[in-house]
Amino acid sequence: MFGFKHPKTWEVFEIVERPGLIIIKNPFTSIGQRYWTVKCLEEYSKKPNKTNIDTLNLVPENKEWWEMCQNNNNVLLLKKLRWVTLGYHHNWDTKVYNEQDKGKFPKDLTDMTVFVASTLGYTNFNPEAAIINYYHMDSTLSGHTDHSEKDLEAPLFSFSFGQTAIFLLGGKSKDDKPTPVFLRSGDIVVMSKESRLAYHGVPKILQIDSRYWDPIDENDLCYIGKDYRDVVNICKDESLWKPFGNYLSHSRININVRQVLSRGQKRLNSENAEEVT
Ligand SMILES: O=C(O)CCC(=O)C(=O)O
Ligand SMILES: [Fe+2]
Repeated sequence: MFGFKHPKTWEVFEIVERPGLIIIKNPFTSIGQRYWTVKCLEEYSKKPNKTNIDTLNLVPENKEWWEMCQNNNNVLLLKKLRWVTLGYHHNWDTKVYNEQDKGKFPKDLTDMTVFVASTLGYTNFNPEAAIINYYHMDSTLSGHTDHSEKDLEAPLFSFSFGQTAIFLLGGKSKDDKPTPVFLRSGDIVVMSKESRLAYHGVPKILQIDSRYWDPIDENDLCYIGKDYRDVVNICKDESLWKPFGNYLSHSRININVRQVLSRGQKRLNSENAEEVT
């Protein structure tokens, strides 16, 4: 699969005191890390995907956020983007998904998540919603549970790039003492079983010296499928990659992928998000 080291070499851990919390230590190649970074910054941030800056009127109708930041070296605008939603849009107020509030789910992100899921034995996982979180060095994410999805048996997959996060995962109650885990660039978290509905959050981002997305290994550039080529051409050209690398050196990107519908379910009922099978 494009962007990954061979699954035989993956280091997969389950945290003993938090059953169902699975960590895969950076299974990505450098080019893979660069690819997802470019996609999150340049492409997934585009209209009609939803972002937190949509209502701020900072980006004119005929412009895009990343392009505007690059053209004027606009650091203030760069720091404004905090999240993008894809597929079934996460409703931050009601926390209820709605059949009428849904965009296209990117094929490459589907293929990548399905590959990771099936490698771990989850052969029926369907990516249907994603939140991309953009963190700066002073950003935090407060403790919460992700319980809006219909199929809570399906795990949640979370991919991290850039600076390191301290990730806390507790239990079903806010009173349970959470377990801290470092999430470094390329690490994948799978929240399954008892940990699927556990409280979790990100209290701190840590500055790191390592650049996990460097250097590019020429061997990883053979046999790139045509869907990936355009973005890979950006990733392998150091001058085109530079603004993306600069972003990663003082930010963290997290892609949080969920299955919304139960197995066999085709869509949500529009009024109350009750299931229609
Ligand atoms: O940034 C992270 O690692 C976690 C993000 C998260 O929990 C969420 O988007 O629901
Ligand atoms: Fe979450």
